[in-house]
Amino acid sequence: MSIPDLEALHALGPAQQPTYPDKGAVDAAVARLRTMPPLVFAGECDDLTAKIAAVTRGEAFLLQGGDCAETFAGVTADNVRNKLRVLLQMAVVLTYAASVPVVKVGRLAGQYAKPRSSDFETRDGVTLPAYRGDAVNGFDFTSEARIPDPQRLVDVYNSSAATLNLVRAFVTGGYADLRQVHTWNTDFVRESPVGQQYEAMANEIERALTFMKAIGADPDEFHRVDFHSSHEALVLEYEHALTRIDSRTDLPYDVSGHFVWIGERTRQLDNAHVELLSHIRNPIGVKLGPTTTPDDALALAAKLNPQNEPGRLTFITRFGAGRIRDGLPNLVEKVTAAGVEVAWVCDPMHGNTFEASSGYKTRRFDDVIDEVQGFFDVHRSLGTWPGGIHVELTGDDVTECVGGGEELLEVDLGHRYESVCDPRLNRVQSLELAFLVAEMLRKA
Ligand SMILES: O=C[C@H](O)[C@H](O)COP(=O)(O)O
Ligand SMILES: C=C(OP(=O)(O)O)C(=O)O
Ligand SMILES: [Mn+2]
Repeated sequence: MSIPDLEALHALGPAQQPTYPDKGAVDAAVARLRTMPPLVFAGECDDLTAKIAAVTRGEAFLLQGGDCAETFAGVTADNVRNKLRVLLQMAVVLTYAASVPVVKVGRLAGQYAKPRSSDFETRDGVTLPAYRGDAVNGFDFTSEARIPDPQRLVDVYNSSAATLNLVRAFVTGGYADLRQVHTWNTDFVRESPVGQQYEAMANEIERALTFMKAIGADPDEFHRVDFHSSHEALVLEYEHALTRIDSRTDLPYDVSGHFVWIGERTRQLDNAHVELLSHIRNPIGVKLGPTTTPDDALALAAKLNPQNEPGRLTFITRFGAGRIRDGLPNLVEKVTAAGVEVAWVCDPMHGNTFEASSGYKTRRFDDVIDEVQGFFDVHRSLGTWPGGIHVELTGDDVTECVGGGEELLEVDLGHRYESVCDPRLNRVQSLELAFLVAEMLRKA
């Protein structure tokens, strides 16, 4: 299998691409990226495919989470550690409380490019190009900052490399050791009811580990975890420059991340994103919104996974709490009836965004839970496996989504709203979600 030309992809008229003012600068950035070493190895991508195949078979659960949009300024040790920590805590809750293996995938080390509903943003009568993520332009509301700069693609590479380096050190160097289950529950979260619920569970895990050690299990078994990176494959220059032929298999892999997905706004069947991802061998996802027909989903599966290999393709549904119970059954039923091998994952964020009266984009914690519950209900009624959740979250104590045990209100949003795109669950809300999903999984 070959890699399609970048020019040929652009000729398809891809949606949501930056309009760069300087073609020479784009060529220089792409040429630089083509010389850079891979961020991930093809064999690691294959390992993740095998894990997602277990999700497809109903034997494992996918936890995929992280920022809506990473930022270059956010590449700090604290920020990366906090995100990893909340994901590890969520994974341990899901694994222990539901007795199911959890496949851990971060929305990190590459999640820098954003599709937007509008090409422009207006503030106080001034209209400028929309912010499209640090991969493309700057968040500052000035005309200079909003000009797309291809040098940023090289910065994406470097920031992703730094993030991944730290994540790899954390997950192999002892931080993710299951015996650290208490240590992850530090500071403010310990004081919250969900922190105490976690603490009680951590005590049980500790006892179980002591028991296993006593009967001769090797403690090094608990030392490291598998953790994978993922992002939306959006800017074609970047993803194309990092698509390489694997020397083992002679097949193309996008080595910018282990798992890449196609967004709701770029999943047109005959367009560039589907074309490029149809050629790579990574495990991939496609976001499916409420307008997706069964024929759309079947055509995407035929194009993206013609051999119908389990683990290759994940459908990430994002219908909204109000639409999932009516909309999802027909899709799952027809795709299942056609014998398509796919992991079904629920993104309970993107169908539930609204603007608060203060102007902040937000989501209600209850809507998030309601959509996940609807997802479980639909799959239970059809006898299919609710394979995972895909969430926007952060390890910090932000105030971006309303509700949850802390009962955050719309008036609280301004207190600590740090997302440069969509509102994320904070650490307490993320842990609460994990306990509620564990309960749903137990019943499933
Ligand atoms: O993260 C997803 C999209 O980029 C985001 O939801 C679009 O937001 P917008 O409607 O503010 O452009
Ligand atoms: C852009 C995103 O989602 P969607 O494509 O589902 O709107 C996202 O995951 O941030
Ligand atoms: Mn988002």
